Amino acid sequence: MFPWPAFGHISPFAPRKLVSIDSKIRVTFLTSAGTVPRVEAMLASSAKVTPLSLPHIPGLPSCASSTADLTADGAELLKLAVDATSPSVSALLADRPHRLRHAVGVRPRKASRRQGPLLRRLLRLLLRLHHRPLSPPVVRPRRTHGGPTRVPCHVGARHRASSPGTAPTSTTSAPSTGTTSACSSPDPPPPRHHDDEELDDRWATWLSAFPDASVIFASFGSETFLPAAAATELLLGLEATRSPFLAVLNFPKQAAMDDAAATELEAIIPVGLEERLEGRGVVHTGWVQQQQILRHRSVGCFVNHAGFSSVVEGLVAGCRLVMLPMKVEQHFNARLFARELRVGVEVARRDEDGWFGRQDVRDAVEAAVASGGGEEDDARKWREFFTNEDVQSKFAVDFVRELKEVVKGQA
Ligand SMILES: O=c1ccn([C@@H]2O[C@H](COP(=O)(O)OP(=O)(O)O[C@H]3O[C@H](CO)[C@@H](O)[C@H](O)[C@H]3O)[C@@H](O)[C@H]2O)c(=O)[nH]1
Repeated sequence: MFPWPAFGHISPFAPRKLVSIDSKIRVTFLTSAGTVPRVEAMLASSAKVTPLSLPHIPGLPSCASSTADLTADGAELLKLAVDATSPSVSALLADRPHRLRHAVGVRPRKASRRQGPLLRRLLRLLLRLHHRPLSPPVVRPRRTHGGPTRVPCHVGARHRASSPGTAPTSTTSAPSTGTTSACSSPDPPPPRHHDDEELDDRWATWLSAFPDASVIFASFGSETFLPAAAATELLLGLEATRSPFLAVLNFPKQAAMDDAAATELEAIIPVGLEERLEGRGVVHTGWVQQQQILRHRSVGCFVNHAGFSSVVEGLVAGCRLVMLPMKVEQHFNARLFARELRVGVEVARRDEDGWFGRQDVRDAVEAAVASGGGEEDDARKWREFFTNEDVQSKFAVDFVRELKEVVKGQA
């Protein structure tokens, strides 16, 4: 497995699911050297973590190992560095009997009769949004590591025929491009267990002071940073809802800028806001336990950037979703979940320049909180789909079987 070095991309990988299916499966997880301790902690021994040294790229800070360390421009340089690891990755793969690489792909025909219609609908919508044909049922990975093509799959395998242009020998219906993709599934948060990490006292105490489903939680993932003016409009919009809120706003971390976040936060908080809120709203910078917060009984609405994991986590936790996409496929995700699947509301933006104001944020939150009837039914249906253990384990079992077919085809 070789995900793009952004924690929002790394965290959905599910080696645990795979190794639990077949004890003979060994997962090697490639990641930039600087992320190894955090990745090892996340994977909890389900995979062997292999560090990759990022080659020097002019302009890329030497301490940068993931997008969390960088601005958007820096992340572009990180793509060059990840692409330049190609010789090291080739050397690692040369040691392996079979060449399997991570990619993303979809196999709509693999769904069971019961899950088929739902899954097919989701896949069709995603493919349509990406202007890709449904047949052959394969989405090819992008050449660079600029993030995966947006499909609802976080684990996959690509088989490359041994000589370029040779058709793969896999028994699966591979297209003439020489690429075979297998689909696992999204990796939604597991049901809550009694030994799950507890929410920090600080947030548990603050949240517990409010009635059920009354708090708005706003958070924008691991690598999406709102420009100052947008952050200010967001905060004023949240204030205008008159609901309690916890807003997490982060800033790109750069070498020698560690103290800057607090200063940046001060600059975007409108004058007088904190006094007006009197404790009803909190603005925080830094990592929080998103899943635990979403599951807290007092959190009812989740304003997010339409990062795929965030949307699924919010949906599974039963929160009303308000999406404020900022970049790349977040715009597709927001349209898919808000307009097509009707499980959330996207903040309206001005046509000419994409600007949104405080009233747009307020209106979207109010619309999401007020939604009910058919929209609530749709949300419930998708929640059931994402949390159905039979569906999830079938994805993983099928995925492993397809990997084996690819390997057999190569032998
Ligand atoms: O303070 C935080 C911030 C994030 N998270 C977790 O981090 C993950 C974030 O994932 P996601 O919502 O997918 O956001 P990003 O990390 O920002 O997502 C990147 O990766 C996604 C694909 O996984 C894309 O959809 C986005 O465009 C891209 O920015 C989720 O599991 C969150 O629970 C926390 O636990 N605490």
